[in-house]
Amino acid sequence: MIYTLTANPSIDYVLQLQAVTLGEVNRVQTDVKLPGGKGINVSRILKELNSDSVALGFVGGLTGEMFNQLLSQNQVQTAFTKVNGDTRINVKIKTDHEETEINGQGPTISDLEKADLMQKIAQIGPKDVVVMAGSTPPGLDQQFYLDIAQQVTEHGAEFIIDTTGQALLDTLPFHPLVIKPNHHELADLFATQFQSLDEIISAARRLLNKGAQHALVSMAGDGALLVTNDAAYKCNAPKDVVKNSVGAGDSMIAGFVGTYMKTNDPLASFHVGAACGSATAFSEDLATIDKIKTVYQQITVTQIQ
Ligand SMILES: Nc1ncnc2c1ncn2[C@@H]1O[C@H](COP(=O)(O)OP(=O)(O)OP(=O)(O)O)[C@@H](O)[C@H]1O
Ligand SMILES: O=P(O)(O)OC[C@@]1(O)O[C@H](CO)[C@@H](O)[C@@H]1O
Repeated sequence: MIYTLTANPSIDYVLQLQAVTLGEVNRVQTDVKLPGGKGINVSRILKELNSDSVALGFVGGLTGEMFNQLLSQNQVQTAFTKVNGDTRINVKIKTDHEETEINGQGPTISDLEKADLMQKIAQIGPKDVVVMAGSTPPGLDQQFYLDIAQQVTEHGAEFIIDTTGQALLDTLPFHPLVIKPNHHELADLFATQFQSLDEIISAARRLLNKGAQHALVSMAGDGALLVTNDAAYKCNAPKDVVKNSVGAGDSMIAGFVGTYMKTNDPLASFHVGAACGSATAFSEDLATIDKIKTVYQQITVTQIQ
C-alpha cells in the first residue's frame, strides 16, 4: 500500500483576481476551496491513476471538518489523526500573470497527537511505501521526518521524501526510494547557483552518494531530470497554457510512485511522473486522468549521460 503523510494539510482557498493592490480592498472574480497539502495532492493524483493510497496526517477543528468534506469528493482513503487545533487555510492568489501563496502555520501538535500518528506508522511494513511531503506544523521538531524514515525502514518499507534543507539531508542515510527537489531547492542545499545541466546532475549525484536511490530534479517549464548512479535522463515539458503551478511537483511524485509500485521501472515512472506534473500545470485544479493521458503522448524521455 502507498501511504501519504501530510503533517500539515490545508484548505487551499484559491482566489482569481484581475490584479491585487496591497493596502486596498480587492474583490475576487472566482474563488474555490480545495483539499490541500502535498501528500493529499499525491493521494488525489494516485486516485486518478487508479492506485490506492491511505492519507495520514493531522486534521482538526471546524476547518478540519470542512477539509474532510472536501476530500471526501475525491474518494481518497484516509486514516487521519484528529487534533485539537484548526487545520490551516492556505490562500493562493492568482492573477493573469502571477501566483502568490500565503500558507498558514497550522495547529500545534501535542505529544499525544504525535504518538497517535506514530502508532499508525508502526503498522506500516514490507511492500509498503510512505510518501512524506510538506512543511511540519508547530509542535513537531526537526527530527519528525527522520524518526519516521528510521521507523519505516526498520519495518522493511520504502519511503519518499519531498522536503528541503537539513530535514531532507538527515533522511538520506535511510535510502529514500526517490527525492524530488526542484532545481532551486537543490542549488540551495549546496549554497550554489547552477550554470548547466551537468552541474545539476553532479549535485543530484551528491545526494545519491549520501543514500538516495533516485533523484528527480524538477525544473518547472524546463522539464525534469531523473538521476541515478550510472545514468541521467531528461524529459521535456510540453508547451500549453499554464493555469496552475500549485501541486505540479506533488503530481510528479504521485506519477512516479504509482508507476514504480506497479512496474519497478524508474524510467517508466519518470515518464508518467512528468506527464502528471505538466498535466496539473495545464489544469485549474490537479490533473485528471484524461489530461494526464494526453500530456503523456507529448513527453519524450532522453538519456543525456
Ligand atoms: N509551466 C510548466 N509547463 C509544463 N510543465 C510544467 C510546468 N510547470 C511544471 N511542470 C511539470 O511539473 C514538474 C514539477 O513542477 P515544478 O518543477 O514546478 O515542481 P515544484 O517546484 O515541486 O512545484 P510545486 O511545489 O508548485 O508543486 C516539472 O518538472 C514539469 O515536468
Ligand atoms: O506549506 P507547505 O506544507 O510547504 O505546502 C503546502 C502547499 O502549498 O503545498 C501544496 C502544493 O504543493 C498545496 O496544496 C499546499 O497549500
